[in-house]
Amino acid sequence: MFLPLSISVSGQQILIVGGGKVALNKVRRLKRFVNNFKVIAPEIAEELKNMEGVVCIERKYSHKDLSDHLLVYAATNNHKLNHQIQADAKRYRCLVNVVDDPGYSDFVSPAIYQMGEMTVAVGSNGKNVDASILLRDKIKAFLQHN
Ligand SMILES: C[C@@]1(CC(=O)O)C2=NC(=C\c3[nH]c(c(CCC(=O)O)c3CC(=O)O)Cc3[nH]c(c(CC(=O)O)c3CCC(=O)O)/C=C3\N/C(=C\2)[C@@H](CCC(=O)O)[C@]3(C)CC(=O)O)/[C@H]1CCC(=O)O
Ligand SMILES: NC(=O)c1ccc[n+]([C@@H]2O[C@H](COP(=O)([O-])OP(=O)(O)OC[C@H]3O[C@@H](n4cnc5c(N)ncnc54)[C@H](O)[C@@H]3O)[C@@H](O)[C@H]2O)c1
Repeated sequence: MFLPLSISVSGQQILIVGGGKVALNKVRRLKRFVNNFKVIAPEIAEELKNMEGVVCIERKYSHKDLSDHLLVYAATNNHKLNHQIQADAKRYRCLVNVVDDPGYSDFVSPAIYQMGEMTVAVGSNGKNVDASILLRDKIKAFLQHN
């Protein structure tokens, strides 16, 4: 089970291991709330390299990269490595989202609609992201027309 929480990210740097399509999409959405990221991967998407607030390091992951990060996204295309990152994170007291294995994640992200200080966040306990997006879009349309 996942507990819906709102976590303070003031002064935090978010670590993303992997710099491909999924990493880029995660950073784009997270940018609504945070503007301090470190991306580590041998190959990093050009768009990520050009983003303000994103420090890019072009090399393979090492467990030491986890140091001083509360939130980590294991977003490589290597399933085994993504699991290893989650296991390493126990020692460093980080929370990890494993992008290809919700059941192995410490946290998952809801589908969000923001209106100023108000946030609508829809989740499916990590089970059905399409249903979360659909319900978020319905709520958004309702709120925009009422
Ligand atoms: C809501 C949102 C928030 C966010 O990510 O910030 C989010 N996914 C978004 C987008 C998105 N997700 C996917 C595509 C590609 C679609 C395609 O290609 O067709 C896109 C589109 C895109 O990226 O643009 C596919 C996908 N997603 C997951 C898997 C793995 C799996 O289910 O096993 C696969 C299949 C991989 C595969 O099979 O290859 C897993 C997760 N995705 C979740 C959240 C968590 C569940 C939340 C819940 O409880 O419902 C969870 C469990 C973990 C997590 O990632 O936190 C964001 C909404 C954007 C918006 O706001 O509109
Ligand atoms: N959670 C989600 O929303 C979601 C959505 C779609 C796909 N996925 C899953 O996400 C995974 C990644 O997909 P993608 O499209 O971003 O892949 P991609 O091929 O575009 O990118 C993979 C990245 O992993 C990096 N990488 C590989 N080995 C590494 C290492 N040792 N250390 C650090 N980085 C390393 C590569 O350099 C590259 O930057 C896939 O397994 C896919 O199934 C998740």
